[in-house]
Amino acid sequence: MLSALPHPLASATFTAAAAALFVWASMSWIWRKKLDFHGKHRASIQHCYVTGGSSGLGLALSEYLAKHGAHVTIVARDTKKLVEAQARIKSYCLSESQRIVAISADLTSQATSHEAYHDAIAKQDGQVPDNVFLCAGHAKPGFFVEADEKDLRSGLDGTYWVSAWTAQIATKAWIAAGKKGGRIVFVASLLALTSFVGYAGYTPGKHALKGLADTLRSEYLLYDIHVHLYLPAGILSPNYEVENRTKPAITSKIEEGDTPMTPEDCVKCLITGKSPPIRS
Ligand SMILES: NC(=O)C1=CN([C@@H]2O[C@H](COP(=O)(O)OP(=O)(O)OC[C@H]3O[C@@H](n4cnc5c(N)ncnc54)[C@H](OP(=O)(O)O)[C@@H]3O)[C@@H](O)[C@H]2O)C=CC1
Ligand SMILES: CCCCCCCCCCCCCCCC(=O)[C@@H](N)CO
Repeated sequence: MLSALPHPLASATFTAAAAALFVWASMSWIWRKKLDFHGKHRASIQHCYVTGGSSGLGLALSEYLAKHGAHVTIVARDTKKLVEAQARIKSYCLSESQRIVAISADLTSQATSHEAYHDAIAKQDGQVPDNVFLCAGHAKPGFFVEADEKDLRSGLDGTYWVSAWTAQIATKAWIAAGKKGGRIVFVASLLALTSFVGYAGYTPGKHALKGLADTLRSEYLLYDIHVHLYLPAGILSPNYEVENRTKPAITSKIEEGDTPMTPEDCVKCLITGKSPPIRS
């Protein structure tokens, strides 16, 4: 009657498939969880740390947070853009008591990310961030065979390390402060799930970000830290205009299937966890 027994491989495969389905189902629910800014999570008492807050998605998000009464810190490299963004974000504040801080830093290294984060805490009257939004990112589409070492290294730095260091530093600060309930929102891209011609310098780092977010979803149960991952398609940001100038024609052709969204509409999706309506 040996043949009636389940084949060990079939059984292992079934268990693995069931486990994978369970993990996938729970994750897709988790990723879609609304970022609650009410009740005990009232934005008005929160410090939101937004990397890439001087432009595009990060700027629109910072404006949204200011409108909801949060203290906001934005971090990016270009000081001129930071100053302009800071003024815009301030114009959306509900009250004079809201602190809008701008910090110039290149977040691709651990040391500069650490300095920026702790500078933010000092400038926000010692208030450790409650939410960390990792919007900073960089894309320079092109063909893999034509990319030089600098392009590929800055591709990975500008998509993976630009967020990974801050995630680690924020976590250490929460643990040191004994703070629970902190939130990290990684901004990846649809290209964290798939890819196509033209994105060899960009996609590997976005896939890595998804891998990190999935890992931290599990690891951070230890600390009661919430991890979210946002996967937008095209965003009508300043960078979108810039990358389109050098985008291979074949890449643009494939992207004709996508209707890019305004940064403001993307913020609604990021906050509510809802996908945009399907447009034909
Ligand atoms: N636009 C799109 O179509 C899509 C974008 N995304 C992702 O969404 C996020 C926002 O993109 P988008 O709004 O288009 O981008 P923008 O180029 O408009 O803004 C990017 C922001 O990140 C900052 N930044 C970039 N590199 C660094 C760095 N090394 N250190 C610190 N700050 C940095 C920029 O400022 P500065 O240059 O002064 O440092 C700027 O504030 C990115 O992660 C991007 O990959 C995902 C899907 C589609
Ligand atoms: C073999 C698989 C083919 C899949 C085709 C899908 C249809 C095209 C949708 C493309 C949308 C753009 C994604 C975000 C781009 C991005 O993250 C950068 N532009 C960042 O700046």
